[in-house]
Amino acid sequence: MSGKLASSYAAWQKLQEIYDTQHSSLILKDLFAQDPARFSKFSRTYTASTPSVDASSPETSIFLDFSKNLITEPILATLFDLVREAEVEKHRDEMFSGAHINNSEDRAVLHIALRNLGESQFTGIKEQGVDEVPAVLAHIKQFTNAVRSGEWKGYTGKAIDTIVNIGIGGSDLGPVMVTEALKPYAKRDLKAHFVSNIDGTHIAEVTRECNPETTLFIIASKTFTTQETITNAESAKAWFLATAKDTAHVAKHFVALSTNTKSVTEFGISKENMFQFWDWVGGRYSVWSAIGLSVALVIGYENFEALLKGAHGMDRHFKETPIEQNLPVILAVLGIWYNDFYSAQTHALLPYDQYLHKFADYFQQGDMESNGKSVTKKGERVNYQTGPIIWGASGTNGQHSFYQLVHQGTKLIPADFIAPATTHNPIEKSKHHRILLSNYFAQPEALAFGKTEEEVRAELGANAKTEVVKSKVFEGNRPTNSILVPKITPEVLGALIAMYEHKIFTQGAIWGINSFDQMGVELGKVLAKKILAQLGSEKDVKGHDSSTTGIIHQYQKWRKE
Ligand SMILES: O=P(O)(O)OC[C@H]1O[C@H](O)[C@H](O)[C@@H](O)[C@@H]1O
Repeated sequence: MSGKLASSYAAWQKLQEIYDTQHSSLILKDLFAQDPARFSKFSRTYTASTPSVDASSPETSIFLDFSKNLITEPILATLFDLVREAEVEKHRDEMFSGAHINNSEDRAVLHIALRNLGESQFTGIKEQGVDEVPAVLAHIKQFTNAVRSGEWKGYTGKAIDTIVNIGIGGSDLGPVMVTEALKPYAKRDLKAHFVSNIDGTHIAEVTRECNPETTLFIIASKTFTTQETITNAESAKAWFLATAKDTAHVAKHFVALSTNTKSVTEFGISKENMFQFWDWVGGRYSVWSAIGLSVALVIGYENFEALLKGAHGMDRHFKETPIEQNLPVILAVLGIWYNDFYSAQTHALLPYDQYLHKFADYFQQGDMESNGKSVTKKGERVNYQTGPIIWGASGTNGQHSFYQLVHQGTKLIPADFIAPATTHNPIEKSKHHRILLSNYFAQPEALAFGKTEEEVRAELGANAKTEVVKSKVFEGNRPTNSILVPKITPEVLGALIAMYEHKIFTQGAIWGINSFDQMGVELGKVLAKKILAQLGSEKDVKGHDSSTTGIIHQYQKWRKE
């Protein structure tokens, strides 16, 4: 455990000095003009050695162009010095070796072991459960094939045509994002729903579209104690039994994904219908585990395995590639440059691919729950910024909504533009895709180089009013990364997700924080339990501030039940 303050590193202090003395002269327009080789200096390609299962696009590659960042070679070199000084490679190797790097919970962090299919690389890991991974994958494969082929029957002998994943946080966002992203590989006659919110509206609306005879409920909860998930699961069971009557039929329609065998069996799901995982899989890193069952059901086991293999390729890249060539490390240090020296508060993820429309939502949890911490691993309050606010939407929708602020607002918003070269839907001879990609190329260009007052005047003519001219000026110099992949295949998606996971890891290691616990979600949960017990009558509402008491009283006046 290091847990050192990042600000104590010499490289950090040097970066501060560089920022203070140089930032006003770091102008992208000039940097590009001064160096014709800038693009080749500041771009990298990752390519996996094994071909994709999708024969139409066998290459698993990620191209990263980071030349439109406010950096020079010496700045990048100093950022890499910071990586060395913070001993990121040592921390990374500790993670891969199964050390308990999640120190507050005394746990290993081994989601990387879930995607290391059959290779010997991590066999030294002694952590309990790692050797059980192949058996769980075999269970997923056998179950997935049985349901998709129609061999698995519901209680009236009909095949399953609808699955409902009930889970929240990591037990929802990963399955939702990945099934959406890989929809082209989906079995279209198997409908998939995802219920997460405790709001009864969510389960009510979904069950309205389901037939109890042909619906399979997947109760996804690492702990199997999460209030939302257990309440929704109980309501789903009640809905099912209202028609099926006999509790013996539950076995055909409910399975569980969990680490908690005792609570699963108490709920009424037998051990054979439980898919195990382990406490060394963090919720936001669990789509690779049994939590991915809904993904495997939708896209088939072969494609699920391809997703895992794609992620494993990126794990090896992260583990084996020198930091100067290491994509997750490069993304991490660029993020730190803006977050900690330019005082950028947010980071936008902007996929130009409709299938990736949940990508930013997914990494809101992935990044913000991992690095939204303000004490180091040693318990010391940090004196710098840690995890950024992650947000975003798919292009081009965002352009017609929030890009105004990104282009001309007062805030610096570093952004990643992500796109596939080839679409799954080349309708109208790929006309749509060419238009989409022209926007993907144009936006970073506009953000970087802007439009000067002279250019606007030349366009509008000498009589243009000053205020109109000023309103049309784009200052530019807004940094972006452009990430291009051949196509969103299962392997490419696996590699993309793992790339961001390791970016988050690298940043957490530099900031000296524990990226693998989530204590910040607990307080609200505890207070909600206390309040739930007081909602019955006005006189029970005790022990709160006047605002909380007042709003509860107002609710009690208005409610009709
Ligand atoms: O899978 P579960 O145990 O039900 O947990 C679901 C989610 O809830 C928690 O509050 C955590 O913040 C998340 O990291 C987790 O993914």
